[in-house]
Amino acid sequence: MSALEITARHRVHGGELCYARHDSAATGTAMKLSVFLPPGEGPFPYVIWLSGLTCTEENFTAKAGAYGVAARLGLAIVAPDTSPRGEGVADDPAYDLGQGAGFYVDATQDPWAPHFQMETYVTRDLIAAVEAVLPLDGERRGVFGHSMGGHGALTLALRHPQLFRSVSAFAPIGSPTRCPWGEKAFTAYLGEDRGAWAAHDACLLIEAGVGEGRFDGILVDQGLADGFLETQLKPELLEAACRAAGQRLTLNRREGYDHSYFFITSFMAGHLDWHMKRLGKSRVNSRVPTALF
Ligand SMILES: N[C@@H](CCC(=O)N[C@@H](CSC=O)C(=O)NCC(=O)O)C(=O)O
Repeated sequence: MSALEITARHRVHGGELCYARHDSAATGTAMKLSVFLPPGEGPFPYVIWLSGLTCTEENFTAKAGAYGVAARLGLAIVAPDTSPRGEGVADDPAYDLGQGAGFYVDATQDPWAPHFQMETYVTRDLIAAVEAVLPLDGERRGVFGHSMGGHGALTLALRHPQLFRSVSAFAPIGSPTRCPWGEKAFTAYLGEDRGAWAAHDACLLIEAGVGEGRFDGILVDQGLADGFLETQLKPELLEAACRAAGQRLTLNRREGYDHSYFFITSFMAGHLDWHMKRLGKSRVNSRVPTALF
């Protein structure tokens, strides 16, 4: 694994947005990511954002509109790419498999297994790389994401509760074993045996009591005009699993909102606030001029 190399820096809302790359031992490839650091000295509490299908590390930076609020809260945000990429890395012509669609699992099947190790990448290599060189507080780390990345946030938080103190999701694939996107990806990455899938399904993990009592609630926002709502996302399954297991869930159904980043940016402030409340005392950053908001 190589040290993080900052490839570009941009001043934004008084803080700094960095684009970066590093070599990951898990994926065996170079991986790209973005990091927002709020103004001040750090070490900062931070959240890892996991993007959805077709995304790179840039969708969040360009469309989420998160940095003004994050600067004010003193919260850093790390947003990695959604898969390994490049020549020699397996791919598929469909948008929902292969490069851009890593699903945050460690593939066991060929041709994916050599590079598609996104669970280990996020939970080991990404965290180690950013915390080695940036002023990020490893004791105050949360995770959130969108759609495929919402599935990633929920399952990685449930499977690695020692790593994450807070978790939230926008329009997550709550039960990938029961929707076409998940069934296709899990068949390819994990094989035909559905027994191996359950450990990567947030609903089934919650029903099995995994992560019980470890999180001060889960926050989910879901648009009701989302074209994927009934076929892929099925928040009612997550709601039922949480109810059955006694897991606290705040599920906000948002009338008229679709699956896009217009929906995400509309409710981003609430999610950042949710994380900040759980990651440490919200220190309103007086060095950020309020005129910026
Ligand atoms: N291209 C596909 C759908 C792709 C899509 O909607 N991707 C979403 C995430 S979906 C679940 O993981 C996304 O975030 N796209 C990037 C963006 O910037 O909007 C189709 O059109 O059907």
